[in-house]
Amino acid sequence: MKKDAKISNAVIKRLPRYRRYLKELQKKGVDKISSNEFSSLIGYTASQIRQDLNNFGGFGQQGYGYNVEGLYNEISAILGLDKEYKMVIVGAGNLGQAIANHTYYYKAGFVVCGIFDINPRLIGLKINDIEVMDYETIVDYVEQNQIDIGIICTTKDSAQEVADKLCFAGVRGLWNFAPIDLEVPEYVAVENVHLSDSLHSLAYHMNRNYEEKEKAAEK
Ligand SMILES: NC(=O)c1ccc[n+]([C@@H]2O[C@H](COP(=O)([O-])OP(=O)(O)OC[C@H]3O[C@@H](n4cnc5c(N)ncnc54)[C@H](O)[C@@H]3O)[C@@H](O)[C@H]2O)c1
Repeated sequence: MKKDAKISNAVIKRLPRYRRYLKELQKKGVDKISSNEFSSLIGYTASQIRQDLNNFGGFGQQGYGYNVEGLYNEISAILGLDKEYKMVIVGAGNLGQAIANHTYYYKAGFVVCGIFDINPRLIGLKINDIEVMDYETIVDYVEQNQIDIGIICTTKDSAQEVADKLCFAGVRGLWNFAPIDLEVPEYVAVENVHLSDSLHSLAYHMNRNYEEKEKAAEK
């Protein structure tokens, strides 16, 4: 990777998709792929692919293309997916429980170590074999277990206070599902996941497609 290079968020957002397709190619036993072939598969232009990967030093060879396994490993390393991350879930309601039960993350190196809630009726319950602990104890737990990521699944009103506590206790990343923009120290990364935003852009694209179809029919 080029040293000190500031990579745009748009490029970073495309990397997991590259990685996913490379994994599929590996499963099919494909060793190498040209940027043109990769382009028709993934739907980005070949020049976009070259530009994106050049941010990290290229990895392609003129006349050969990309080594599928090599590129997969490089992208995994760039994304930091060659390590394991310890996570806690805060809020053991509908969403917190769904995330705790979704074991795909575990296989990918993201391990849920603890779940916390303030509701006495939930404390002590086991979700996917992980006991729900009292939120009062979260700072000690995060410090002692060197937790990397906090997953915020509480109500909107509690989310900032939960984020403050998690940052104080030493997490380096927050995966935030509450519909609020969090204020955090500069060294803490936040990824907001808002399913409704995604649904709203779906509505926009559906309506735009429909309008275009209507206009084409009028011609
Ligand atoms: N991002 C998305 O796409 C998406 C989708 C669904 C829900 N949500 C949001 O996720 C959050 C959780 O939704 P849900 O349906 O699971 O709600 P829920 O009411 O079922 O669960 C929230 C849980 O948080 C706990 N809680 C509240 N304050 C807390 C605190 N300070 N510390 C620890 N636990 C605390 C509650 O006791 C409750 O168990 C909400 O903010 C909701 O708006 C986001």
